[in-house]
Amino acid sequence: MNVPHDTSAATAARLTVKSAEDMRELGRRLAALLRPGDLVLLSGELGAGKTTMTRGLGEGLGVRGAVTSPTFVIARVHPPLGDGPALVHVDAYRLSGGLDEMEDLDLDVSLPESVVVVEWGDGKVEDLSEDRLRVVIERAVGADAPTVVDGDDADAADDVRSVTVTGVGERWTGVDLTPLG
Ligand SMILES: Nc1ncnc2c1ncn2[C@@H]1O[C@H](COP(=O)(O)OP(=O)(O)OP(=O)(O)O)[C@@H](O)[C@H]1O
Ligand SMILES: [Mg+2]
Repeated sequence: MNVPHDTSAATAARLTVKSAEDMRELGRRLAALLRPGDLVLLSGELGAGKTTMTRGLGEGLGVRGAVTSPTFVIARVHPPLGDGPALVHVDAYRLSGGLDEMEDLDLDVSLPESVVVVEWGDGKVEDLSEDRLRVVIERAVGADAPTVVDGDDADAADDVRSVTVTGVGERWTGVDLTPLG
């Protein structure tokens, strides 16, 4: 990518992800780009694959505990197994009050020393950090979807996701996102 003039320009990558396992692998690759204090916002409809990606991210970071949908808790802290950052996995679906409520959670962890991943965070937790990585997961439909030939391919087409990763803020300026592809 060559965008030398506008240093505030967001860096973006658009990827096609063909299976849940590939989504997990994308999460692992994403982990390699992350450092303490980073905020990742995941958006996409129910069942898009946000938690699946976070699972891979947890594997890539090397944190304790299985990443699951935080259904009964708003946030779950996964401590690091080694020297890396903790993973704080937030499900903001039921978080209505935005940032204040997030701070009220009183997580027993230092956010600047953690990687924070928020599902459904759009419009709620951007203020946590001016710098953020925005990941949008969409089911591939129309022109993006593979042509369906028979039953098996119909299932395969259902599994295809289109993922757009956008780095916002100074932290991500000039960061090469091509290792994700
Ligand atoms: N390409 C794909 N990427 C991710 N998940 C896929 C893909 N293809 C199929 N799946 C399946 O879709 C489901 C995604 O569920 P997941 O819990 O990750 O979604 P989510 O976006 O977190 O949903 P929710 O909004 O309920 O939190 C899983 O059952 C997964 O196996
Ligand atoms: Mg989820």
